[in-house]
Amino acid sequence: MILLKNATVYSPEPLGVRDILLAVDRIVAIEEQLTVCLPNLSVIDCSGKIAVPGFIDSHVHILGGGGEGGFRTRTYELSFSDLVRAGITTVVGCLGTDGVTRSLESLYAKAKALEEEGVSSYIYVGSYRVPPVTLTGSIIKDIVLIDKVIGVGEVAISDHRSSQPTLDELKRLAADARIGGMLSGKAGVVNVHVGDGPTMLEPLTNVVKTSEIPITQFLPTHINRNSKLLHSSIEWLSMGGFIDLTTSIGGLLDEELLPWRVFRELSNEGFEGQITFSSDGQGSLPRFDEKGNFVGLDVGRVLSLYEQVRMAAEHGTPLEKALLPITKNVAKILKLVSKGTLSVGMDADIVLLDQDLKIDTVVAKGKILMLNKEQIVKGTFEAG
Ligand SMILES: CC(C)C[C@H](NC(=O)C[C@H](N)C(=O)O)C(=O)O
Ligand SMILES: [Zn+2]
Ligand SMILES: [Zn+2]
Repeated sequence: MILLKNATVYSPEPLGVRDILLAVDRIVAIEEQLTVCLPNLSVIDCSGKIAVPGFIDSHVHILGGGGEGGFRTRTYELSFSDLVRAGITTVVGCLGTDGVTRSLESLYAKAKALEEEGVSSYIYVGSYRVPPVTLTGSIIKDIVLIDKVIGVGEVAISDHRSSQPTLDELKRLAADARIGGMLSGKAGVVNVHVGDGPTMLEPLTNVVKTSEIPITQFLPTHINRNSKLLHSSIEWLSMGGFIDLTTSIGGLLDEELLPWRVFRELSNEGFEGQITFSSDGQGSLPRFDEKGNFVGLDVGRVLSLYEQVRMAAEHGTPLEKALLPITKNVAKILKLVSKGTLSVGMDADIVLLDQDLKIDTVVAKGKILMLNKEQIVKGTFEAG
């Protein structure tokens, strides 16, 4: 058991200074003062530190991605230590452009590996293309029968690299994901890659407008990739939809598209509950010229996820709001009911921040992975 003493808790709501008791992989108590006399209890003094929910990254190419520039541009897979350093205690893995040399079987195995190393992991079946690749031959069966599968993605629309999916194909895919989720008590969420193409979110709004499928079945991502798309997403938000902002493109963007800034603007319009961030970690960030020729690529970094939250807080967004896109909001849209907030009965996924809001300690499933900035649980092949 672990007793975190005197932590300043943001659940994300601010609770003040609290003691938090963890038993096995759950939070069992959060009180002003806890005295526990039990054998093998480890007590951590968290005075001056801020306890927040472990971070959830809803879109990571855990197996690697890329390939848009040929074989040598296939990116590397994710290392467990990168997740620990990023404070990410829950990760959702996906395939992207390349659904040929990357398989769902390997994606599943990598998710299992990350779970064994110490974090919670899930996957989407599918890749950019429609009809999506699956494990069992059926989206519904994949979601119902395979615990780690929480939905389908990243399904590409409005992109020269997409399969140019029709309205009916998108409807059927979303309907299958929805039913699979319903039958298994999971989200059945469709994580949609929105490209730079002129149709933007229209393919999705058309599905919502011409079917009974609720708008919250979808989590469209990369919405901050260009300002036209960002501005068009106001309609989607006004319809009650969620949008996901990619944090890895921080370096490639002009200021107004940085997730921390977009979140602040949209919060001022009352949408702070409908915004999530994801890193696109280990995904390729390819660049094409106006004729669609590949001209180079960068690789996404999971470290960028919390960086954008910290920037939001540094620029005046209250911490209890700045945390929403990588905790409570993303747990809500992904229906990860035991994650995203610090309260009794929830999973023991906790990050401690120091006074500069830097990541100091990481606890995942009740196990300390990093303590006082020292990683104590290493990845399988990392120096002991
Ligand atoms: C948001 C932009 C900058 C990056 C974005 N990345 C992916 O979609 C993942 C990538 N294609 C892969 O399969 O690894 C993109 O390519 O448009
Ligand atoms: Zn994408
Ligand atoms: Zn991606």
